[in-house]
Amino acid sequence: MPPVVKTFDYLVIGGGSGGLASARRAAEFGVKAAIIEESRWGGTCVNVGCVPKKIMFNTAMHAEFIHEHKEYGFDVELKRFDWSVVKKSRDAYIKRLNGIYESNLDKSKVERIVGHATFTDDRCVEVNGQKYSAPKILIATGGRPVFPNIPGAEHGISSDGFFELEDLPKKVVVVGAGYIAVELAGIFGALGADTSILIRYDQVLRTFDSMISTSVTNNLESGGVKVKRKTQITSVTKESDGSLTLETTTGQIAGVTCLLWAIGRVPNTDNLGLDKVGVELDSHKNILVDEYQNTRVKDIYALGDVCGKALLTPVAIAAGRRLAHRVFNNEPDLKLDYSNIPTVVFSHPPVGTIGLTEEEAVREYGKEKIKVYTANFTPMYYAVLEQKGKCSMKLVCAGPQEKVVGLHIVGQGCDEMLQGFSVAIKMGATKAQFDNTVAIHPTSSEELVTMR
Ligand SMILES: Cc1cc2nc3c(=O)[nH]c(=O)nc-3n(C[C@H](O)[C@H](O)[C@H](O)COP(=O)(O)OP(=O)(O)OC[C@H]3O[C@@H](n4cnc5c(N)ncnc54)[C@H](O)[C@@H]3O)c2cc1C
Ligand SMILES: NC(=O)C1=CN([C@@H]2O[C@H](COP(=O)(O)OP(=O)(O)OC[C@H]3O[C@@H](n4cnc5c(N)ncnc54)[C@H](OP(=O)(O)O)[C@@H]3O)[C@@H](O)[C@H]2O)C=CC1
Ligand SMILES: N[C@@H](CCC(=O)N[C@@H](CSSC[C@H](NC(=O)CC[C@H](N)C(=O)O)C(=O)NCC(=O)O)C(=O)NCC(=O)O)C(=O)O
Repeated sequence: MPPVVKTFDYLVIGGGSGGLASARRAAEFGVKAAIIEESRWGGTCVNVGCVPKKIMFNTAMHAEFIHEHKEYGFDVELKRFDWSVVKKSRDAYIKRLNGIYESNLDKSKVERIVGHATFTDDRCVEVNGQKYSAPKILIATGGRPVFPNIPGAEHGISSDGFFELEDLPKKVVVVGAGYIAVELAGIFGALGADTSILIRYDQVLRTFDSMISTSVTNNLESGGVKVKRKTQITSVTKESDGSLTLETTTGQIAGVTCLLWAIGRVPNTDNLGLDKVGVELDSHKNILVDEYQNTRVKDIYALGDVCGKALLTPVAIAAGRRLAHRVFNNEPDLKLDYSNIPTVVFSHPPVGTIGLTEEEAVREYGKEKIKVYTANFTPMYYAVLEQKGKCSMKLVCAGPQEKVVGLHIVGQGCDEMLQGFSVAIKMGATKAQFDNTVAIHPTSSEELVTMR
């Protein structure tokens, strides 16, 4: 007979980026921790997010490079692309990662509990009829994709479905204007699918600096993706041949073989019994937390996507580790600073961004206190190519010291360029300090320290 209630020091709900990182760090401090997961270990990032997405981004990069091999003197021709080859090895890699996460938990002596967790009236957590309790509980249940409420929406897939596709679809429509829509439309387009992206306004990534939204929208178009502006789908019909017909506010689109919704995500806060313990939600059902990841209930914490702020793996990991230090290692002031979080969109070419957009900086400091530096150039990679790619960069500086409060870059290699610059920005670097750094030539990143 199992005990009526099994007790731990720390109970974590959700075996994704934030939950895993927090449970394992807590265990390092000698805490008896357990983690509950209802699906695959690793959560969104490992199974249906960053990791398989990056593999598909890399796949698309190969397609792009192959087109350019000839002008670099290689006698190479793209004969055929077989999606199933990379799908198979990608799935195998992720399965391996699932196993690595299991064994990492075992090595850290974090107990693994498999099943759906719900709170009970007596502040326990129930999984498959067994009750667990702990003085400290973390909710890190992440989120899931949204489907719109229109007739036939169920004939489309979400990013989760993208990772189940067995073949490259012939005619794709991606709906949305955020990270996922831009990244997946770019991958489909680069791999040769007839791809359209349907957006509600004029540009994608509207909340980014205007230089970024303009460049990425243009790059999608020059990469062969059709950008259908001010367009919304009103209904979807599945035809007898399996194809989809979309009625939209700007006309009909027929013969679609893959419709992908990428219109945002919602937190996993339903079916958790949060009302039984009094954990409060905001109007979007995100868990309300303070800057220390405390919910409104003492000793119940929440972090990562379920809180709806900066939905990024390193954010969930960093918040989870800091929480473990604060609660279990007597570091009472430790918390994640949510300002100046660097982020990359794996578009083609990629975007890197940190800090304030020019528009935000003007609002915050006033136009007269802002100085903006820009560069727009053709990276040397394209020197011998007929079709030239561009790289655009912007530094947003504030005050008499010209503190760099925003850095926005889009172009080949910008994904790998951002991390180092984000250290400087986090340290409060000024434009003069950027300029005082000797450039590395010939690289795209040298432009960031030679701007005038
Ligand atoms: C397509 C895509 C691409 C992305 N690419 C990037 C990227 O390149 N870089 C980046 O930084 N971020 C990226 N993200 C975002 C990143 O994946 C998330 O921010 C991150 O996974 C959030 O971690 P988390 O711990 O909050 O939640 P999750 O990783 O979602 O983990 C939550 C876990 O909780 C489990 N769970 C939920 N409810 C229960 C319950 N009641 N009982 C038991 N278990 C439960 C879920 O099964 C899940 O495994 C991407 C996301 C998507 C969808
Ligand atoms: N590289 C990375 O780090 C990645 C990170 N992520 C994370 O996951 C989060 C979720 O990604 P994603 O799902 O793309 O969500 P986002 O919130 O980034 O973007 C969704 C966009 O879709 C548009 N939209 C919303 N509703 C509708 C609708 N009904 N019809 C058409 N368009 C609509 C909106 O743009 P508009 O208002 O302009 O119409 C909205 O900004 C991201 O915010 C990011 O934090 C995801 C992928 C990659
Ligand atoms: N930055 C490297 C990543 C290398 C890496 O971390 N690979 C992982 C897969 S991404 S696994 C997805 C994600 N990892 C990360 O975000 C990397 C974490 C960074 N190194 C850190 O310590 O913060 C995550 O959700 N982490 C939660 C956690 O670890 O607690 C791996 O192979 N792991 C096997 C192993 O370690 O043996 C790259 O992009 O190549």
